[in-house]
Amino acid sequence: MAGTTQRKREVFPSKDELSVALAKYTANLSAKFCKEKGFFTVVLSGGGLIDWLCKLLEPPYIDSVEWSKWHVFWVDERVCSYEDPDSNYKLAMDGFLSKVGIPNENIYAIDKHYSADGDAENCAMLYEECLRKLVKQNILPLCTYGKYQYPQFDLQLLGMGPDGHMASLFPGHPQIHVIDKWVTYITDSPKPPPKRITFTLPVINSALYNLMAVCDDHTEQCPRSIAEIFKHNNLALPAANLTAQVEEMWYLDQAAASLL
Ligand SMILES: O=C1O[C@H](COP(=O)(O)O)[C@@H](O)[C@H](O)[C@H]1O
Repeated sequence: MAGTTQRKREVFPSKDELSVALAKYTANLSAKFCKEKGFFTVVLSGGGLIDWLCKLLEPPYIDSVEWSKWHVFWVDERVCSYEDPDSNYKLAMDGFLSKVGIPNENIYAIDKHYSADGDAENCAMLYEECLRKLVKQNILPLCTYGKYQYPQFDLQLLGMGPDGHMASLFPGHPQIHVIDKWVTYITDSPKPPPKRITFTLPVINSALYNLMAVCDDHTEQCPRSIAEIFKHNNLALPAANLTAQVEEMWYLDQAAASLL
């Protein structure tokens, strides 16, 4: 997969300092893209990330960010109802999106009915269709890789699981190799719940800016995965395959970076 950027990283003494930097990075890019083209396309993940975005809900950002110009997507989603505590949509709505003024029509969630029915294949198909419509409406430009074209987002805010997974691309599972689709699905995820949809790797890597935030909660595996990625570029870990079109930035807390 073509990569155009150098992997960059910053290590923060604590989650709190990482959150401050994450808010600043996101707000700066929001201001840049809103000024340049009138809107900002942002992709969220689930997990700890939503919690770490909390500083955006405080001054100065809560008042200065042009929330009405945001378009929000998910890099992966669990195939379950919107009310299920496993839902990445619910996590982001409850912890972040319901507290800022993003128009409902700019929040692009997984299909409500197929997800409640547990139909991962149709959820993936419909999410890809949604992205294709936004390409036609000039909200998402296309990025060409080899013989395929992929939608291009301004910023993706990503997280990594201790096993090195990103989005719902898991080590040893075939979804990481899918290049002829924008959104694919998994029905046997090693991390519950088993049914999920996920952007494919080339879509993830087509983004202009990719920020990967990793904080470790005293797992032994997370710092080992970070060391595998930064010291050995071990591509068996899906997160090691991350790149971006303008900037690939990793924000690590001290615990996650402890083996570097
Ligand atoms: O299952 C998922 O895991 C990853 C990492 O989450 P974390 O809890 O280790 O922070 C997350 O980025 C992804 O969106 C989510 O579906």
